[in-house]
Parts: sequence; C-alpha cells; structure tokens
Amino acid sequence: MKIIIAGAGAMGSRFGLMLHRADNEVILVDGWQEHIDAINKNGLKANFNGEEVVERIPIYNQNEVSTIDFSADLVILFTKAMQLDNMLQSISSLLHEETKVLCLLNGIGHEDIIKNYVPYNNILLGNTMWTSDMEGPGKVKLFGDGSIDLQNLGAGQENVANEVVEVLNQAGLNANYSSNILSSIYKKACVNGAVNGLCTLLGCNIADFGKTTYADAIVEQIVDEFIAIADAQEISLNKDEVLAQIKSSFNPETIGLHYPSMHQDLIVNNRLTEIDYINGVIVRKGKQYQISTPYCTFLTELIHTKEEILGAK
Ligand SMILES: NC(=O)C1=CN([C@@H]2O[C@H](COP(=O)(O)OP(=O)(O)OC[C@H]3O[C@@H](n4cnc5c(N)ncnc54)[C@H](OP(=O)(O)O)[C@@H]3O)[C@@H](O)[C@H]2O)C=CC1
Ligand SMILES: CC(C)(CO)C(=O)C(=O)O
Repeated sequence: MKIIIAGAGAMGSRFGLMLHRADNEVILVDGWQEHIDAINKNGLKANFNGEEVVERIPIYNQNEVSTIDFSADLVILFTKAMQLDNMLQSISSLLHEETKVLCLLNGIGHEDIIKNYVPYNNILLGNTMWTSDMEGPGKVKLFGDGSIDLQNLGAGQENVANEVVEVLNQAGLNANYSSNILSSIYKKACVNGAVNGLCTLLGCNIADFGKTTYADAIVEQIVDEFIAIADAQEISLNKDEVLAQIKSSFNPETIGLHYPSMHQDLIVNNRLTEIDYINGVIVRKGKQYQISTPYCTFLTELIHTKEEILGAK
C-alpha cells in the first residue's frame, strides 16, 4: 500500500518504520527540519526492542509537499492535536478522492477538524496503545507491544477499514476492527486522562504512579468523570473494563516503564501539551451538560500552570 505518515515524530516514526519494513511504500511528512535532515542524511534510526536498526524512508517538510509526486492510498495522521489542522492544510493537495485518512492521535473530537479536509466516507478513526519515545532528531526508541482499534466513519465503508486493518497487521501492528470506535476512543482517553497529566506533574513513569497507595482512588475519580460525560452523549463505557485497561498499563511488562507522551512534551521538550484534548474536553463538556468534573478541571489547570512556569511553547 502507498502510505503517507503525516506527523513523523515518535509515533509516526514507529508506524512508518514498521509499515516500511513490511514492504509498503511509505513517505514521512513532518515540520521539524532537524529531524528531517537527520533522516535524510542517516536514515531513520531506532532502538527496536533492543536491536539498533536503520530504515531508509523518504521524508519531506510539510512546507514542500508541492514537490511530492505520490498518490497515497492511505494517510496516517500522527501530529500532536494542536498541529492537526495545520498538517491537514499542508497535505491537502496530496489527498485525492480515493485517499483514506486514518487518525490515531490521542484525544477526543479530532473528526470535527478532519471533516473540513477529507470526505466523510474516507475518514477512519482509531486509537492505539503502542508507545514510542523520541531520543533526538532522527532517532526513536521502540519498546513493548501495543494494539490499534479503528473504524470507518462513513456507513458502508467497513471493507475499507478492514483492508487497512490487514495492512497494519501484516506490519505486526496488531490492529482490530472496532464496531464502536467512539467508545474505544473514550476508553483510551480514560487511560490518557488518568496517567498522562499525573505522570507529567509527578515526574514519574506509569508503573511508579501505579505503585502508589493513592493511584487507584485518584484514577477511579477521573474515570467516573469521563464515564459521566460519555453517558451524557450515549457513548457506552464499561467502568470495570476501563479500570482494568488502566491497571494493565501500570505493568512494567506492558507499558509501565513508559513516560507518557505528555511528560515527553512538557518536561523533556518544554512543549505545550494535549491536555485540552483529553481532560480539558471533559471539563468543557461538563459545563455543557452541567456535570461536575473537579478532578479533570484541577488536572487541566495544573498542567496549564506548569506550562506557564516552564514557559512551554
Ligand atoms: N509517544 C507515545 O508513546 C504515544 C503518543 N500518542 C499520540 O500520538 C500523537 C503523536 O505523538 P508523538 O509521536 O509522541 O509526538 P511527537 O512530539 O514525537 O511528534 C509530533 C510532532 O512534534 C514535533 N516535534 C516533536 N519533537 C520535537 C522536538 N524535540 N523539537 C521540535 N519539534 C518536535 C514534530 O512536528 P513539528 O515540527 O511540525 O511540530 C512532530 O511531528 C499524539 O496525539 C500523542 O498523544 C499515542 C500513543 C502513544
Ligand atoms: C502510552 C500511553 C497510553 C500512555 O498514556 C499514551 O497514549 C501516551 O503516552 O500518550
């Protein structure tokens, strides 16, 4: 399959690398020039489950897409939520009427932006439990296992979604067709809502947070707020399943040793976070539905306070 990875940071690099190794024709598009230069010069370097690998994948700056001659079957969006609109504007000339667009960003509600650029029937929504860490320009660290859930937005496009599931599976990415992607997105957002902000503020990985005597009680309060908002929109979420998924993320054998992407953004790279697309969504929808969301509100405010203290950009 001909695939564009739009947003080739930590996660885009993982997916690009694995899909390229599985013989897909892949190009990367990103806006970080140092990273682009490093990949063009030395290839994409990765510590891939302990093995040092180099993959030669073409990469372009999103400002130079007009020079790209590539008719993509699939675009995988992997920007940060704040960069999504800008990326879609940049790559719009590469989208033809058959190009499917799969969004795997963390957070809730990205379809509202994607709809402005992509025909409804071409949009696939999803989320992933894979992880990735950026070690520097052109170099990522890829450890552990993960999974992907995805579904077509347009009615009757199940075959398209299943074809993408197959391509991802051929690359070892463990994808599943979801019959209720909004529920799956809320479930994943619960994981992010419970650990990303807290690990960022507490300066710890997921396992260290999970080991504390306070973790279970705090997580339950946050999850209750997500579930109340999901309920108000008739999105079904099973509390026991959500709590079990969060608990499994505490395990060092799964993703426990990972510092959530929000920690990488704010603490490691002094960049603004995606909090407004995770806990912040629950706060905004709470106001709309008159549902109290004290934990998500406080967490969102604390992360923004930390962003200000650190002068994050
Ligand atoms: N990392 C993870 O383990 C996981 C992340 N996700 C989600 O996937 C999406 C993409 O996240 P992720 O891959 O982590 O994002 P990254 O921050 O690694 O990359 C996103 C973009 O940020 C810019 N960038 C990244 N690092 C730097 C830097 N040091 N200096 C300058 N620019 C930089 C690049 O674009 P530009 O220069 O155009 O700004 C890049 O395309 C997010 O929605 C995230 O929440 C989901 C699951 C796990
Ligand atoms: C891996 C996980 C689930 C941790 O919250 C994630 O999505 C992230 O790092 O943003």
